[in-house]
Amino acid sequence: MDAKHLGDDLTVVLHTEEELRVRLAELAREIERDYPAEPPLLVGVLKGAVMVMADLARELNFHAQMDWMAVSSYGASTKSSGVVKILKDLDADITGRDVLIVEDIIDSGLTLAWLKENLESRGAKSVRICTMLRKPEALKVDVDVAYVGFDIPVEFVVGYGLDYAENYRNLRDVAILAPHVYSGS
Ligand SMILES: O=P(O)(O)OC[C@H]1O[C@H](OP(=O)(O)OP(=O)(O)O)[C@H](O)[C@@H]1O
Ligand SMILES: Nc1nc2[nH]cnc2c(=O)[nH]1
Repeated sequence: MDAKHLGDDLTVVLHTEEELRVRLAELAREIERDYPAEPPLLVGVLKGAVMVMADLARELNFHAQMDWMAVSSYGASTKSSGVVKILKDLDADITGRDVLIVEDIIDSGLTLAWLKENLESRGAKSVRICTMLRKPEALKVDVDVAYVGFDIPVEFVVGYGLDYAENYRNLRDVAILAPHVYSGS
């Protein structure tokens, strides 16, 4: 779906499909360089990371095994509750493995700080994070992020996997959601 189909639901397109594609290819080259011996297990965080995972995994020139977790701290709100719940756990045993968490966005950092620590505590050899978007001015905790697509302003964004109340995930670009869509929630 293109932004033009969404009428006045969006205010600004922050990153187009093409910009996302080009940046993801750059990140893939960095990741290939950083794992010369053994490819990491890619761990996608449902549901937002589906698009990043699909594009990154296909861009990488090595065997990319994928696994998925679902954690939630937002529910149907635009604010993090700060409480992270595992809704679906990994299928793989990650003991002794290099793990690369693949995410769509880091906002407060609460989800990823918690997840990184959780995966490290399972005995992974290493745990790194790759995120398409990050809001540096919204961070409430320090999160060490190895690969960042774009830093963005503190606005609620949708598209490229990011939703509001489960809508807009299939928008090709990343755009700022007009406040009238969520005001009152
Ligand atoms: O840095 P934080 O403030 O913790 O926010 C980041 C988290 O929020 C989003 O997930 P969400 O809970 O919206 O679930 P979803 O991926 O299913 O949309 C995103 O995918 C991250 O997991
Ligand atoms: N859709 C969406 N989900 C988020 N989760 C954390 N920040 C955001 C955001 O800006 N947009």
